[in-house]
Amino acid sequence: MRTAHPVETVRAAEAELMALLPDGALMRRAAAGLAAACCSLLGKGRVYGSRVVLLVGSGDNGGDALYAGARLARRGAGVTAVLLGGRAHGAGLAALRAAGGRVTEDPYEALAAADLVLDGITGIGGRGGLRPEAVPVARAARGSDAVVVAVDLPSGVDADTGEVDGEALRADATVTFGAYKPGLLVDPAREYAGALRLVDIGLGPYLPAIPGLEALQHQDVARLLPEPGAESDKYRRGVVGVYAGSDRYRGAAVLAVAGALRGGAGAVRYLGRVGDMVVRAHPEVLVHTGPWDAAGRVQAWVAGPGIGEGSDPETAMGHVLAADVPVLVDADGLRHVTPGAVRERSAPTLLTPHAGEAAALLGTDRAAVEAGRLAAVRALAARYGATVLLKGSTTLVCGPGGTGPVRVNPTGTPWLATAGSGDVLSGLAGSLLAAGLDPVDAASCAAYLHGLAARRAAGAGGPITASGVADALPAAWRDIREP
Ligand SMILES: NC(=O)C1=CN([C@@H]2O[C@H](COP(=O)(O)OP(=O)(O)OC[C@H]3O[C@@H](n4cnc5c(N)ncnc54)[C@H](O)[C@@H]3O)[C@@H](O)[C@H]2O)[C@@H](O)CC1
Ligand SMILES: [K+]
Repeated sequence: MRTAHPVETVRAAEAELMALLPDGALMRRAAAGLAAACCSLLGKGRVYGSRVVLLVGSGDNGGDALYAGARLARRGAGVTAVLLGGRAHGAGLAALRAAGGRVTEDPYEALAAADLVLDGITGIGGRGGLRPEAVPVARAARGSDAVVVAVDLPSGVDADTGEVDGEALRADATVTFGAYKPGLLVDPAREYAGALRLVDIGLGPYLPAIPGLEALQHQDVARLLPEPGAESDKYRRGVVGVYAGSDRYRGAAVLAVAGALRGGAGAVRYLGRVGDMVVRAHPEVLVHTGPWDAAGRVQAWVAGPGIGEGSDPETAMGHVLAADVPVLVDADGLRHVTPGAVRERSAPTLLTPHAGEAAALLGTDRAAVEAGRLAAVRALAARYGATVLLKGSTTLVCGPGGTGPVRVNPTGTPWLATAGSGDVLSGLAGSLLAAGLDPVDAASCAAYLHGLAARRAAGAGGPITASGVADALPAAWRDIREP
């Protein structure tokens, strides 16, 4: 599991550790790791003679850049510092000068010839976007041919929320110290960070067991996915009920069922208006056409994709929400849930909105949700007392209440922004719920598998369809099981 901790927690851990170490030891550890990462980015044998530019702000983030610059200068790099704050870390500047580095008044000349730029303008102490005087220099760095390496965080992004309020410096790689910060894993800031590297400065024992953010990795998902045993039959493996589709949106039902069939439940029961079409596409589905109370037992419901509006869907959603089993509500179904109705349920509820649907549930606009995804997923989970999966470029999952760690999905791909892919995801997550996973695990494993399947379907990169994603799910599942 990859974890991230908020700034306050990182600072507290640093303070505990720093009290046990000689002055400056932590910064030297950070700078050593940073310089080593720069050497590997420049390539073997290419440090000597390379041209490195340091963008140095007024705090310790600039200090890290200066000390790392000193190390690179000692290995034969030509290192030039651009001082952007009113002051610079004194000991770091002295170390750079002693190693043969220099300070320039002409950042543009230095940047035009740079092979590598170290962005040490702001780290966890930064507030808001880049200040106006730093903006043209940051743009020149980005516009140069140099590799841009962010020190701890890309300057201008919010470490805790992933928000970018104004301009930030987009990096090719970010070398972060002690712990990942939430903003490095959540969009929009994540996009500015490039490839991530974590330098261990010994903070581990001083960080709390429960992080602010966590990202599953292959082995975590492999451990959580259901595995049929010798004694399993379809009922023990779980039956998932799917209520989806309408005369207008028939494909949503087919796609949600396609996801559900590949999620590990033993059987899929379909209720809705387009049973004929569903059974033609998926003959293995149990289609129910009678009244709701005769639908038979299910271990979880997926409700909402393509059901449309009106009194029929409203009544049906009432039946679903009254069931004493976990319920996943997606898409049109989300129009029929109220915080009160969800909170009254006896079994868990999982809501899976995209940003637009989340905005409608929160009474805000889509742009506000996109800009503050972490805050939005927590607010929804708190308001509804439900687990919430917020779809998007980085899909987030938050458990009921909104206070626990948020799971961030690391496997997404922009190709997934295609019609119907959300229906496949909801079927898949519902199937995992029916198989017995708790809602946070079901949602985050589904997002993980779905992202992997999309990457597989896209191959070297190319348009994919929602059906293609569903078809690639068994292979993604195997990739996780047999890495
Ligand atoms: N605390 C520690 O033990 C360690 C800290 N380290 C480094 O120290 C950093 C934190 O240092 P600081 O707390 O000094 O904070 P930063 O260096 O991140 O930034 C604070 C400084 O930047 C200025 N500033 C704030 N917002 C700005 C903006 N938008 N544009 C321009 N300037 C802005 C502030 O006036 C302040 O002088 C970490 O990110 C990391 O790089 C590492 O050396 C590891 C050890
Ligand atoms: K930085």
